[in-house]
Amino acid sequence: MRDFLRRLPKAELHLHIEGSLEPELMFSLAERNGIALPYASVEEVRQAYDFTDLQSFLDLYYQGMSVLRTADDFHDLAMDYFRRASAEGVVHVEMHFDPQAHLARGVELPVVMEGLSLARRRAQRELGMSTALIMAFLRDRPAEEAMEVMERAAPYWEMLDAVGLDSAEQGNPPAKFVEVFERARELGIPRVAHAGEEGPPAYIREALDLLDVCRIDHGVRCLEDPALVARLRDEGVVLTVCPLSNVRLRVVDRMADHPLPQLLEAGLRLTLNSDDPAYFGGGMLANFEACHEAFGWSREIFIQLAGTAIESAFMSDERRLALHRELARVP
Ligand code: HPA
Ligand SMILES: [Zn+2]
Repeated sequence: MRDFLRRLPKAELHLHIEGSLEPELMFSLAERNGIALPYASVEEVRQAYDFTDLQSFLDLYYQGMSVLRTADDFHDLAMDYFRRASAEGVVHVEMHFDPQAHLARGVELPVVMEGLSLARRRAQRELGMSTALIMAFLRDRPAEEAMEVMERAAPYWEMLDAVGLDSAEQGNPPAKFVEVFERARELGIPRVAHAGEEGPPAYIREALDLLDVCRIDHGVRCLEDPALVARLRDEGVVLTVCPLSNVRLRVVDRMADHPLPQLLEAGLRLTLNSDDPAYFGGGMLANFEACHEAFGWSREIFIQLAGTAIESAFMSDERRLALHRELARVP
């Protein structure tokens, strides 16, 4: 099964590129930039990754990314991930990035965009991997700041496949970001949002009704609201589910308790994703394998999930067709 899951052409729709920063690269970038880390070794970093909830993770996530300073750093970060993902049979990656987290440290948008753009071109050329870019707003920061970033990103609007909404969910409902998402809609930029990870089902409804999103990131708490589940099914809304993330952030206690089987049973359109692979114990393949181990899913189910990801990805019709063909022929 492991070999089959590796061969499966996988599209990843929910990845935070800053969350792909492995401790080894964190140390080498810290050294290159003369930055002191509060850890003595790579092992010590990994030991610190013992999270109790989303906030306890976010604290280390924002601290970890402090080593990213130059365009080269962002390029190396993304290429490092694209190479690992490609070796796991990932053929398409949609990466969220958090401009506000970098601006707050004095790292300007052109630096981030230059590094990520270069890495995307190399991924296409050297790995045959397609990629998409999702500019995320930090929901625990003021909405006015998100709007400022939206406008500052004007030179890059053409390069954005979508805008997203991430960071601390509780107490920061989608309603807070109506104006900035409306601005994105005016500009013709698609929208996605994290909702129903730690936050209530009402946040999923708000993301659909007020932000007009085309996908929900996480969304697992929809099960608490049967009418919402029926709506998600009827409207064919895609959820980008991140099983190992949910275990590590204690959204669920263990993989065996993960609601993926119920979500599937309810007829929802689901995809599997890694979220922050360096922090949550593995990339796409590890997430697929964890589902196989916990739920004993057949090849057909994995083919269905991989197909949903290809259907709902931001990619050209030509690329979509090619990947659907590849999926139909997987040995
Ligand atoms: O899993 C996540 N949830 C919310 N915000 C995030 N930012 C990075 N990862 C996450
Ligand atoms: Zn996420």
